[in-house]
Amino acid sequence: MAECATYGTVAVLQINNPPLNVLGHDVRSQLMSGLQQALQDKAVCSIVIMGKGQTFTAGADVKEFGTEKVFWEPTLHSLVEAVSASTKPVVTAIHGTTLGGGVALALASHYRLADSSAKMGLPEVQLGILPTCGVTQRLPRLVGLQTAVRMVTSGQTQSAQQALTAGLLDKVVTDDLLKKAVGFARSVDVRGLEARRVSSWTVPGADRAEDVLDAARKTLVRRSRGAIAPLTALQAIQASLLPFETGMKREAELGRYLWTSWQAAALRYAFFAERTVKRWHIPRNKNVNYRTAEPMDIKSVGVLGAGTMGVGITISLLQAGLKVVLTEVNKAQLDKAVSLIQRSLEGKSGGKPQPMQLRATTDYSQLREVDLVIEAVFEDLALKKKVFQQLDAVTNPRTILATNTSGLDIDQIAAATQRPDKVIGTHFFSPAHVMRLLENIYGRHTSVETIATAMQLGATIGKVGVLVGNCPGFVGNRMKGLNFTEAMFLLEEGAEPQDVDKALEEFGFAMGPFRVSDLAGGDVHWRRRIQAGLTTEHGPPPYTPVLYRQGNRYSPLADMLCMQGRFGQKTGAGWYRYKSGSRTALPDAEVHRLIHKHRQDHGFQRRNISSQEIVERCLFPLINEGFRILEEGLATGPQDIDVIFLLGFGWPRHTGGPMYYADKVVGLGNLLQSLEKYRAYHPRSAHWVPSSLLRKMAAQGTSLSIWAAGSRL
Ligand SMILES: CCCCCCCCCCCCCC(=O)CC(=O)SCCNC(=O)CCNC(=O)[C@H](O)C(C)(C)COP(=O)(O)OP(=O)(O)OC[C@H]1O[C@@H](n2cnc3c(N)ncnc32)[C@H](O)[C@@H]1OP(=O)(O)O
Ligand SMILES: NC(=O)C1=CN([C@@H]2O[C@H](COP(=O)(O)OP(=O)(O)OC[C@H]3O[C@@H](n4cnc5c(N)ncnc54)[C@H](O)[C@@H]3O)[C@@H](O)[C@H]2O)C=CC1
Repeated sequence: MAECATYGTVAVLQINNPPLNVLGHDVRSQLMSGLQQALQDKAVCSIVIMGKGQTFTAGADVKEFGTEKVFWEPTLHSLVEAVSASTKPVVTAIHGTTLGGGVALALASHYRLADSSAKMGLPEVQLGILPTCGVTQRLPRLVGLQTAVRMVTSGQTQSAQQALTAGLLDKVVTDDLLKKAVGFARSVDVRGLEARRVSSWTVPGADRAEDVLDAARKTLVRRSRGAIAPLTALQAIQASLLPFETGMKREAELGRYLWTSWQAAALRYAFFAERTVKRWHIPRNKNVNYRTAEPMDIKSVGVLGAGTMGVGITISLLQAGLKVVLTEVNKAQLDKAVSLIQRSLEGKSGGKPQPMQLRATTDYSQLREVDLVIEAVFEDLALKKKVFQQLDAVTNPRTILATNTSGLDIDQIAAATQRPDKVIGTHFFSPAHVMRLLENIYGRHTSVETIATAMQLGATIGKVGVLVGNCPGFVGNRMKGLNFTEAMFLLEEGAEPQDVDKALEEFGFAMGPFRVSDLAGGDVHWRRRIQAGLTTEHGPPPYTPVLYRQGNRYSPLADMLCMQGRFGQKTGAGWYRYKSGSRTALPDAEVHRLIHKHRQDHGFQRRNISSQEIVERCLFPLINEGFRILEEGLATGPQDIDVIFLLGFGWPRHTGGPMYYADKVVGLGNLLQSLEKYRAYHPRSAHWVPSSLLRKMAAQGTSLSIWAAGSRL
């Protein structure tokens, strides 16, 4: 856990708690007793604290956070204060990714040394808590307010060189950290100790503090969108302008406030959910799971279709060092794609991809030897089936064939091949080289090896793979579609597009549904509705009621905009209008007139709709659908759905995701009551009928977390 050794007059305390040396209770106890021994040992003049293995320490043990263990003495706070109060100089020697409590220990030490592998960061606000243990008070004294604000409120890491420049480190060494740290510790002098205590320093540039804090506050109010931790952290940093002891008291008060907040619990859940989804199984056959599967080794990938998604997918693969054969029917499109890919990679790595890593071709036969193909041609089932037949003929029989369809039937696509066991959906999210989600969809015949390979591929390219079953729209799009449907009903009943967007942006989404639609292009979903027979290019299909299609209430408003060529940003007008070259959404009188006329034509009585109703009506049907998905065994557990929404749809992380939000914030009983209430008002929308799983859980007074604990392997 923590090992103590002496090198002449230097005591070395080494954390040894693989893989990440987190500071659980055992480690803290051993570090504390090592420190006390070193202080008592007359032969010891100085002390080094460092870590064994891949990092100094990734900080506090987050698994302790929901338990009493975090308060067991020595707490992290007591340990940090003991280091700060040490009567012998303490040198922290840092390597690898050093986070949270690791930085707190370093700040309390008298000297900070690192090797070039070191990265230092304060991810606490991402867990909804405050960097405590004096971090918010010592850091500004050491690096100034501006850098402290940036580090604490963003959670971003600093490289060793950046930390050295900022003043966070005293020295960066090239190799043999232990030897260099011991040498350094031998050279330091106990007489200078008082002056090395950061707590005795004042914050540099305190005269400009107000400007810095005001600017930071404005940015954070805009960016944090309802998350309370970043702004609370800013208040704690502001307290560093007070005497140290007063600032520490303020830090503790604010720390307590965040520690007990529901957002901290939600963010902690999100942290572990992203890791839990790796441990997948198929709900209807638990024997098919991450333990029973051996992934294939993937070194080369074919990408078919060099459009928006093909380009992003290729960039992700190349960045991970895989060989890519990019295949496209349209030569001009292929050339454009290659130049986009090169520009994107140049921007990141300062160099073009190696010619052998990217081969661009219009010839399918070049796909003969790749290990896996990802198809990203137009969303058209007939085309996809044809393409899979061709791929089946041209590729090696062991090659896995994956489709990036956003919702078509995997089984029908697989049936076009002689190898349905090797067919899987790998659904990337746009922009594919940025978004961290990979929704992997198994079909009826997909083998366990194919599933394991797709999940492994996600990890290789730095994405979080979530395994789901096959149904129209899969998990993400199936649930998300309901949000837009209800948003349009709200327009019919009295809201304006900007009211709906504002309410959901205040809830925490970066963009409301109408702004998202304008960004993505309204024509994409319009084409899907046409294909699904819900509408035609000229209006409702013959003999179809305007407000009722395929057994459900229907709003034609989006179709009406598309029929006018209003596809969103790309046509300068959609739900909003856009000045040439601008992405700023401006309310548009023409849209308001169109909605107003539609209301009059169909007898809607306009009423004021509260933000609360907007949020509930846009989100609750989607959550209800999540319960249906769990009931149908299409997701391994609620974490999988939450991760899909957190990483694929910009669901506000501080609420934990739709299923967590329903379970822990809204409450299942309240959710059920709301669904029943809206169902009474809107009987023609099937999405208000509560799922039987939700009914059952609400009746039993149980929670999704308990249900999930029982269902997970
Ligand atoms: C009522 C009174 C209230 C009083 C209030 C007083 C408050 C009490 C004070 C408590 C102390 C507070 C101080 C504090 O919180 C300071 C901190 O240190 S907070 C923690 C900061 N650290 C992090 O957030 C680290 C998060 N981890 C990561 O970002 C990545 O794991 C990392 C970049 C380090 C490595 O990434 P990678 O190599 O990709 O590995 P994995 O992410 O897959 O992780 C591997 C494995 O390890 C688990 N794990 C990672 N970090 C932690 C951690 N800090 N604690 C516990 N476990 C961790 C991770 O879950 C993986 O395990 P699996 O089993 O696979 O899930
Ligand atoms: N655009 C998005 O936001 C997302 C799209 N998807 C899905 O990804 C797939 C591709 O979508 P986009 O990239 O947006 O489409 P796109 O229209 O930008 O690109 C499709 C490309 O496929 C090429 N193509 C068509 N037939 C081909 C064939 N037989 N062989 C080789 N190339 C062929 C076209 O020339 C075009 O370049 C679709 O299934 C879509 O539903 C999935 C997630 C998000």
